[in-house]
Amino acid sequence: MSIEEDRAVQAAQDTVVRETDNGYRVLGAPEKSVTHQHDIDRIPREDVTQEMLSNSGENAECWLMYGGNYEQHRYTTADVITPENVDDLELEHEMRVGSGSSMEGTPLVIPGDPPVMYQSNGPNHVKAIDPRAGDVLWSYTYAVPSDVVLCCDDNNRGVAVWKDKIFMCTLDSGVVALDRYTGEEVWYTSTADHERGYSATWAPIVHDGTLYTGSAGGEYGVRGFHTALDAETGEQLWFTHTCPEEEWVGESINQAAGTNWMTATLDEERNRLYLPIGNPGPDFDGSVRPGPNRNTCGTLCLDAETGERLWFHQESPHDVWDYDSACPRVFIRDLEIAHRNQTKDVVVDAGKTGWAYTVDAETGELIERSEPGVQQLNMFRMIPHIDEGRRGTFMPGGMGGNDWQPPAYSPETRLIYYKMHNNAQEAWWRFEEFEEGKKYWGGILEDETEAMPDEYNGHIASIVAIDPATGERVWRDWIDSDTYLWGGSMATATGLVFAGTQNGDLIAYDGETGERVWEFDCGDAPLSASPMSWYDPGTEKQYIAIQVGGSGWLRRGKRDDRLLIFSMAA
Ligand SMILES: O=C(O)c1cc(C(=O)O)c2c(n1)C(=O)C(=O)c1cc(C(=O)O)[nH]c1-2
Repeated sequence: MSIEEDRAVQAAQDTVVRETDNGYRVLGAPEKSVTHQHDIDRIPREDVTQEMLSNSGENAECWLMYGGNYEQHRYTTADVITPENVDDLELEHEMRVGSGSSMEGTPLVIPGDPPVMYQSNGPNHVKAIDPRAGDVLWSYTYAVPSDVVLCCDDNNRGVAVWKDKIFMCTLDSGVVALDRYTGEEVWYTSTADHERGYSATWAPIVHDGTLYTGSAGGEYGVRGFHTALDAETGEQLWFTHTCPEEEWVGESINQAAGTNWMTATLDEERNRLYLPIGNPGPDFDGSVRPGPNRNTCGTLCLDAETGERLWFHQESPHDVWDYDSACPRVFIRDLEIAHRNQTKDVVVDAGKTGWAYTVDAETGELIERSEPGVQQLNMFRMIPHIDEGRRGTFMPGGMGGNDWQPPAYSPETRLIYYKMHNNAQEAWWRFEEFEEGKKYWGGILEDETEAMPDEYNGHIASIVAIDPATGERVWRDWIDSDTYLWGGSMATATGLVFAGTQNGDLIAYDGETGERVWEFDCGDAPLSASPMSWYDPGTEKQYIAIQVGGSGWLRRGKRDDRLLIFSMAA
């Protein structure tokens, strides 16, 4: 099928264009549909087993879950592309897969002859792609109801795979399971009522036949949760609210928020989940929710079997800054912490505060807090007032530090690569009545670039390398851009780190030194997604894929959405 034909299929699916209550366009299909664009018999009929999933981080021939492995390292062992030869990396396919909506996802690649890629983007489109040929095999569109409420665009960040199925979260707070050979729907489960403000934007994960998925809607006064579904049937196995009722004051628990809107990290040995948890509700008016607002803005550890809450590490107690702690947690087994003479399993997170926190995976105790990635100003210092108009300038603003953008961890360099944003914002507080399904912020944020110290003007976005054992910020590269960085990173076994910018540049760094070793201009569209990679023994090439297009909170640039597949022969 030609690019034009491919686009025509997509256009037919995107016949509903709506404005949500915050002005975002949602392009939704009126009906669910599956189209077969090329021969679907090309998809090898080999189920994805638990063993394959458990080994996905070590297997260069695949990328089987959102973060590359359960530990969310975003690291490939494929080793064809090196700092020395990266200049020879070539663009092999440029596919018009997008629909003019959010492009934040990471595709999966299932090994085989040919390998099969599963790519998704907003609002709830999934495609099976033959990445050798650059052909779409099937294309599925979920019919997003026209009354969804979304704080930050019609995002979809990826899918999960188990045996013969592909799973996607839907914007109306559900999960749909598709037959991965045909694209046909197998089951759909609603996890919460979208009319109350719940939605779902992340990639779920599956382990041992159980699918784990969270909750979004933290800007609508919902009560956050995480839930486990049977991957075969969609039946709910357990459901846990993130915030404990007994630790909240009065009725405020009902609008607690504390949503879990990014993918869970799984510790297979302990059978535990480590979840990023967002802001309390309402975002800025803390007066209606006295106390520390446990468990918001931090990492929540759950028993993956039962959903029982095991520990919580909070980064911003009684948050009034919108310091969601959203990005995926990096789990590191046996991290040597030389200066303490300890070896520990740890969970690492860089939150919107600009610090990275290394916590003990067993207990949730803080082991190390890093040097700040960016400038901090007045953080936690001001006492919020609810009087209309009272305000204060603070840094980092609500964009972080680090927002949801997934970092990469290299077991070779033992560094974690985060995006960090240097931005000043002003917070305004005001009293708002809660109304179901309506924004419940209790104030607003405004950019306050004037307040940025001179030395940072023109420098909003950076990539930083943090040593999780010492907290040292080993290097930092400022991006020449007037806006944030909105996608994730990827590390390779050969010491490279890839990350995209809102200027449309895909950059490769020497992961050890932070030196830029390659840059590719992806055209007039931002990169808001995260790169991934695999090696195909059939073609003897290493591939790198990234989605191109605007996204979410930023919605910048032209909507020239594409999927780029780069390759290099071994
Ligand atoms: O509290 C929530 O439930 C929630 C959900 C989401 C989302 O699902 O995309 C975002 C946020 N909060 C948020 O605070 C935020 O800054 C944000 C940015 C984006 C994005 O995709 O660019 N999503 C979200």
